[in-house]
Amino acid sequence: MSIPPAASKVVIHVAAGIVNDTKGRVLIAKRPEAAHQGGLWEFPGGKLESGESVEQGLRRELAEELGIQVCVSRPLIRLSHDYRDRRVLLDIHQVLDYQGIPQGREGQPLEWLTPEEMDADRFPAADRPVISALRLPSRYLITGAAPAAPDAFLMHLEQRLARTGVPIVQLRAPWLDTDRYADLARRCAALCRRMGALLLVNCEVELATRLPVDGLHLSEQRLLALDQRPDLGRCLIGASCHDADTLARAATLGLDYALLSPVCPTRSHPESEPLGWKRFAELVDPAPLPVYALGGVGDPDLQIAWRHGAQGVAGISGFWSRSS
Ligand SMILES: Nc1nc2c([nH]c(=O)n2[C@@H]2O[C@H](COP(=O)(O)OP(=O)(O)OP(=O)(O)O)[C@@H](O)[C@H]2O)c(=O)[nH]1
Repeated sequence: MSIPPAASKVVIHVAAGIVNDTKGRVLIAKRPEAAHQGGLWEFPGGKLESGESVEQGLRRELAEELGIQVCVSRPLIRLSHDYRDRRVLLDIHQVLDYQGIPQGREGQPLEWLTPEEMDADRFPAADRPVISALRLPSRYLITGAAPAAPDAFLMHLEQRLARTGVPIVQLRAPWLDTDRYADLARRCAALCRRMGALLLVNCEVELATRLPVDGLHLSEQRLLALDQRPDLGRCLIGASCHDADTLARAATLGLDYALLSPVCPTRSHPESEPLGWKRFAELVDPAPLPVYALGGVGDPDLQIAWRHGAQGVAGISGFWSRSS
């Protein structure tokens, strides 16, 4: 039987929910062997019925499958995936409040796992970016201009982490030469570990392999120079993107996230034309990876960012300056 080309396939619109327990673990369910992607584990949910909104479908599916009542949810990530035999559009929502105790009401086995425990090979292929989204926080700090002396820089970083509680930091210091950057990165890594935050470096891939850090952030230029995902073990890898082509490139390389900028006018890049939220959403919608909004945004923009498909907000001015 020949497989129809993707464009002619019906798109199956699915709502699925991220349900947490009090320890922050996520509920997953095993798909029946005979179903599409049978035997794999999924985030509970199912196909929308005609005329249903995503929220309505999510409430109905989680009541039917788990016996819980969803009270509050928010969008986490939206993905389109082509399985050759069908195309699915997954609207994954984070359930923020629910009533009841989840049970496998259709006889499906359930498990609670932390995002770090999830093995992407046990889930349908479309779910890979969902697992990345679960491992990443909503707020992302980028270091900015700071006192030149490393001690003062570290003290500032410690204060910002304590004040904002942001759990992920990108060390951006393009004005430092390689040796100075490497020294600072080692000291920042120790500080971040002590403060319970992840440290990503923004440097050449080769240098990142020699540093004790949690991930690598690629500039757009470094992203475009790569033809495959750098081999950095379990490290997170993300990239700066400014348009649809670079977002597609980041997704093709299997990166864990992208930063898309500038969304709003920003003091750090006054020459750049802002995208605005409408264009941001248009660019994020087809991108199959978590995308942070960057540029003139901070904590107060989190809700609007989620409504426009973002993983969350990233910023220099929003989190690094003393006023934030
Ligand atoms: N619920 C859910 N479906 C997923 C996930 N990932 C993924 O690719 N899918 C796909 O989305 C589609 C969901 O359809 P479904 O068969 O579960 O829908 P349903 O609960 O309404 O079932 P039904 O058709 O038996 O009534 C399937 O093609 C499934 O493979 C996921 O994490 N959760």
